[in-house]
Amino acid sequence: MEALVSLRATVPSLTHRPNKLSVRKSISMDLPTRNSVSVASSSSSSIRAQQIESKDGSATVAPVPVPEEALKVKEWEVGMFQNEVAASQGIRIRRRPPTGPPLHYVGPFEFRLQNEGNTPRNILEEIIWHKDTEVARLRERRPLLALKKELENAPPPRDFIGALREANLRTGLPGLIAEVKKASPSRGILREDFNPVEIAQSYERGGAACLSVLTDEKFFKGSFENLELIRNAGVKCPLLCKEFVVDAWQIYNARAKGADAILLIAAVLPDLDIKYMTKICKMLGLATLVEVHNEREIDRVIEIEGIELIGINNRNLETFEVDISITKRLIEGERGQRIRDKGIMVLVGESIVKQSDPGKGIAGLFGKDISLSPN
Ligand SMILES: O=C(O)c1ccccc1NCC(=O)[C@H](O)[C@H](O)COP(=O)(O)O
Repeated sequence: MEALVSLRATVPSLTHRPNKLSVRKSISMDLPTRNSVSVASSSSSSIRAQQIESKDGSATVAPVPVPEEALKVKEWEVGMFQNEVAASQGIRIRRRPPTGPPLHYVGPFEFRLQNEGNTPRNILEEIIWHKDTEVARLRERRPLLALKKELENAPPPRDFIGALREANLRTGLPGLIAEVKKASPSRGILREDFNPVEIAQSYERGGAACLSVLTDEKFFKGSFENLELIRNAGVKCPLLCKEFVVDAWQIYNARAKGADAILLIAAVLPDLDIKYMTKICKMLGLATLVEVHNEREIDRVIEIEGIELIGINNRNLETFEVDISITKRLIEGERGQRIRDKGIMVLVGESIVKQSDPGKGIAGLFGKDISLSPN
């Protein structure tokens, strides 16, 4: 049992953090009948090693079955611990509870009752819960080992941070990350005639340093296919994979598809996950953009070793409210100095992607033409 705990506890991002309320409930109501979520093997018991001493005194290791129920309880304990760690860091976004809403039967009908513990509280939480299930499904189809093999054929990573710096030196303006985004939960469809490659090429002509490509299908109508199409079309701007990362598997996947950088959201990921994922990114040659929204998140992220890029999102992802004074507030003073030292860049989506010529939208944004060959 100890071995299982340490395995899950030392690989935090690969596990979920079940919600306290619903898990408490499921321990009393559901545990005895539910299938195990992810720790246990498909059989009704799992295996752990037991040391057996033979007559001649030599020791051998033999497998002994661990009851599935014990594994569920262990998973619950680890989940509780991870929830508490996240909450202690001010993270309000909960992870999807391992069990769905409890089942109730009335005559021949089956009901799942919704309650605070098993219903997402806001859109970001809904996206994250959806990702938890989506990634679990994708991982089953393409396990990490297979994905690692695919990396051998991936196009080489390009210097995302270098491209931002170069653009800044060339224009004297913050490097621009222009977003290739068809839709968003707050705004709905942004562009009906959405051609990701044409938009990317237009941004490149307009002087964008890098591009951010939405890959989430359900909420943003994006895809990894878009990312691959843009990369394979020969667009030189390095590409940020704009995803909702909950699991290190997604980082390998993004790299396999040709991404040069990936987004990590401080409102979702505890410090240890950010640190661990940043290390994986470095190993794979990806840059990490860590997105923050308030002082608490900035203070956490600044202290994490190896963070090179911090993005300030002026949109509250729980309420959708946009308030540009957030950036102003966060880059002021001593705290702001530490961010300014890392260089300033801007990530813009809606206002330029909606223009008939998105590349020309960049000139409008900066009030001057910053394309590589201005006329
Ligand atoms: O934009 C949303 O509705 C949204 C909802 C929930 C999570 C994330 C969301 N947006 C992602 C972004 O943060 C934006 O794509 C990015 O900041 C660019 O914003 P904009 O320039 O306003 O398009």
